[in-house]
Amino acid sequence: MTVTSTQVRPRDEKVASPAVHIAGVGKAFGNRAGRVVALDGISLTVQPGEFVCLVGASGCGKSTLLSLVAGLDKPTSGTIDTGGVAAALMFQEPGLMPWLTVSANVELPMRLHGVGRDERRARARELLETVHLLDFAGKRPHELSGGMRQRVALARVLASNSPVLLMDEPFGALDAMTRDVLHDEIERIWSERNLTVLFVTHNVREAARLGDRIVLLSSRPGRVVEEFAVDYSRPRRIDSPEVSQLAAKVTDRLREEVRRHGR
Ligand SMILES: Nc1ncnc2c1ncn2[C@@H]1O[C@H](COP(=O)(O)OP(=O)(O)OP(=O)(O)O)[C@@H](O)[C@H]1O
Repeated sequence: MTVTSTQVRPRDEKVASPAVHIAGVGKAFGNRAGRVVALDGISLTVQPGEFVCLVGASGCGKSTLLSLVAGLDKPTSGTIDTGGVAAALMFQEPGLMPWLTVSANVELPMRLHGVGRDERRARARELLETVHLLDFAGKRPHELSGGMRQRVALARVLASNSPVLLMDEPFGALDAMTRDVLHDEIERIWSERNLTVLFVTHNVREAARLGDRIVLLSSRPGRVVEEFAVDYSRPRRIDSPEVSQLAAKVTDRLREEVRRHGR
């Protein structure tokens, strides 16, 4: 892969151990009377510093997989190894506390972990600067746009300092232009902070714009049906011919999968 941006570090460094190793993972909900098999035999390795996008039909188990990697739930079978690292999780809804200022929202996880006030404040300032919201530190969430609220949520998730970021359709509720700007932002932050990202999206173009690799899951129960290497250079544009071509290829494969399962 050729890297043309000076902002983005080379992605071809060889690394020893994976950041996330998912081996033969299955997940079923309910009991015998009403059992839903959400995932079946998922194996996936994400290398440190890799940006992997997960796409698949609605209900195929993408969110379930992220919650298992985050340790919020346990797999029914198989193993998930994050090398002892607690992965940070970000959702489509920013989930900010409306009564707290932007800065206090970012400080919240640090407060819960007993970080002292001065350190919290300093760290929140640095993180708000990272997401270009320092001037809004004293505002309340309702005074911000949807895109700004998601930036606050991003700053808050970065406050955990985890090198592994799990993102569940983080930009799904935003308009196309705001999403486009946030694609640049997340790419910059990922690169600067050397993060490993597992990113769930319904938007195949978004996956082709952001990912080093796209992993396509089958309809329920979710299984890995195909992986697509994204081998064109960064920075990228969502409307570039390369992104469009790969998105079309992934969409065709996804359609085939949905048609085969009738959902
Ligand atoms: N706690 C639960 N109890 C029972 N069934 C569940 C539970 N969580 C998820 N499921 C079921 O597991 C399947 C996978 O759900 P999941 O939310 O992971 O899919 P998804 O791919 O993220 O969906 P979407 O793309 O629509 O967000 C669905 O059929 C869902 O109804």
